Amino acid sequence: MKRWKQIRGRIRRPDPEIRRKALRHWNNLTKPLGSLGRLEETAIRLAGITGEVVPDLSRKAVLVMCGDHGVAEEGVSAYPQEVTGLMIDNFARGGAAINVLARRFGAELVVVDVGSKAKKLPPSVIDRRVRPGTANMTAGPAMTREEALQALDVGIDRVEELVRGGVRMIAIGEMGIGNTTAGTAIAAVFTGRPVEVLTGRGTGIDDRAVLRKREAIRRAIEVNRPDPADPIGVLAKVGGLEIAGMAGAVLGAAAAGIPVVLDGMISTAAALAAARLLPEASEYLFASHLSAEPAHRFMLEELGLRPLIDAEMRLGEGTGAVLCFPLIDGALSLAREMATFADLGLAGPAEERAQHESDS
Ligand SMILES: Cc1cc2ncn([C@H]3O[C@H](COP(=O)(O)O)[C@@H](O)[C@H]3O)c2cc1C
Ligand SMILES: O=C(O)c1cccnc1
Repeated sequence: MKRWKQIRGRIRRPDPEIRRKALRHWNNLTKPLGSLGRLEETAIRLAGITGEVVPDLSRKAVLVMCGDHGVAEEGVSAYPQEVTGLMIDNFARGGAAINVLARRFGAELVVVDVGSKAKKLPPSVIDRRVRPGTANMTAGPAMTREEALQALDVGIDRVEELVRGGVRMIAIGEMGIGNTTAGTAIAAVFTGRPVEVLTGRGTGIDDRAVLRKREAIRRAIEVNRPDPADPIGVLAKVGGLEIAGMAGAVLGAAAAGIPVVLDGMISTAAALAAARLLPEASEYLFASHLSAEPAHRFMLEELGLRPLIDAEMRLGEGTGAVLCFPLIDGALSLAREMATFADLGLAGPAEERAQHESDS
């Protein structure tokens, strides 16, 4: 049986009773009701997922999936395709943005090559190359269905391994020149929004390149006719190897019962494909930041997610996700360490309301 189908029956629903307990706990802390905004919502959702009112999520990892894109030959990126391989070396040397943030915020960094064209990989990078880059999706499918399934398995395997090693929360990120074109095509298929509205500047392309990029996305959709009801078909036709790998990571995390923090537009495209495949997985998703890529907000809306920050970032690699780790840690520390109204000898809002309800 296909790995993702085996996962289907294993995804637990978050525990509504623990969520209620967590909400009651937050309402009793010494602050105005709801005043910590989305930090409260995040912590309460994490309680439901982990089954603990205040979980310990100190063991974290960021999974960076890499792959090359045949569509890069359409002139849709501001950088040449070789940059994917150069950045893989950079990850191994510790000099990329994600290395810095992972070190700073205590996340284990795992780099997996799902299909770059790099000639030689550094030993610290996990080699799970399904094929050396996708085919140009404007002329036919980016990859076969079988290859998309293999890439999905790469993500599932990797998360299983991390969870076995004690990791309790993951972030997902990517590296692959041309992948904002693939991500935007996925967004167009799943949201039904026009390509003009969704297409952004990726690494920083000029107006003429934006026109080429829109045209490439339109052609890819016209030639391949991806069916939104068939998410694996969508990943194969207009996706990417690292995107399918991230979709697999989402499924693996949901199966293992651990939260997944999304990064920007590309990782959210992967998560949307995963959620269309197994809707139960969406309960495990957390948005970190709002990317400058226009397609991002529409996909977050589809997933019913609201990001913690809007810093106009457009980098990828998992940087926005890891940047939100300290916010999540902060929320959990508040839940763990703040005094309650009862500690001060006062009836808190929760008690007052309970009192009110029993009076009426
Ligand atoms: C040096 C460099 C480092 C990066 N790190 C992430 N990206 C990001 O940019 C790429 C997507 O943009 P586009 O679709 O325009 O090619 C992806 O590799 C993404 O992770 C990078 C891009 C570059 C150039
Ligand atoms: O939002 C993203 O994921 C993104 C945007 C630009 C470049 N790379 C990634």
